[in-house]
Amino acid sequence: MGKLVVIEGLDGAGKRTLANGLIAALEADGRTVTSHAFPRYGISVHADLVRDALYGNIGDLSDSVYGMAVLYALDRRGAADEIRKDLGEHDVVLLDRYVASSAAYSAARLHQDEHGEFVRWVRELEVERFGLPVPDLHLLLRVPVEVAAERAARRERDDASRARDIYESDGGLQARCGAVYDGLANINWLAPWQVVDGRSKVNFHSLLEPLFTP
Ligand SMILES: Nc1ncnc2c1ncn2[C@@H]1O[C@H](COP(=O)(O)OP(=O)(O)OP(=O)(O)O)[C@@H](O)[C@H]1O
Ligand SMILES: Cc1cn([C@H]2C[C@H](O)[C@@H](COP(=O)(O)O)O2)c(=O)[nH]c1=O
Repeated sequence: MGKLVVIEGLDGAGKRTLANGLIAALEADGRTVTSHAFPRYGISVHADLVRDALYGNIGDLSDSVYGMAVLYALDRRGAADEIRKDLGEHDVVLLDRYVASSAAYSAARLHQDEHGEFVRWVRELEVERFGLPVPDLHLLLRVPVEVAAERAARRERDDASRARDIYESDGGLQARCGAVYDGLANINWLAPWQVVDGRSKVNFHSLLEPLFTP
């Protein structure tokens, strides 16, 4: 059975870059790996509705924290069978964002913390009710909010199709979200968390080795 590894962090933290580095290192070490990024834009109708809402194209939908969280959750529910199949066929299934993204962003939007009502609710919905696979490890790619914002802005300049959405444009939300992520990591919410300093050089080869050491 493969290991389910989730990368979490703020918008622009460098999650996709970390995922690419980890995939290359795992493959160089002879391990098989497959990956998914949530929301699954272009694959899931729920993810595409999320994107429309994040750019203000579905009226007041984005105002509803729970409404948005249900869309993110339905996207993941639609991927659950594929993730289970992938875990049977690969050493590592790497996810760029998962249930903890909903926990962190939605709790931050509601000015709650890792012990709040929303974090309890999203676990009940996605893990207990929908039966989503539980991660073996979360990697929290931690960077200061200003660094994440600068990277997101640079990416927006480099790629016109990556204009910042309403969450990415809200500095207060990103700051609160970073605090909720720290809290989730502190209590090892749902599964173990490992914090990765996104400003330092990452040793991709050693990061996941503990998962394979008996
Ligand atoms: N360690 C790093 N040092 C400097 N720049 C970086 C680093 N990691 C990523 N970047 C740059 O920051 C920008 C954002 O990176 P990336 O797309 O990997 O972030 P992300 O966390 O996946 O973003 P999002 O969640 O918003 O999609 C890119 O321009 C990328 O090249
Ligand atoms: C999966 C997921 C994401 N979010 C938030 C995080 C981002 O601000 C946006 C879009 O994600 P992307 O990585 O920038 O494409 O949505 C969330 O609140 N809940 C989730 O489950």
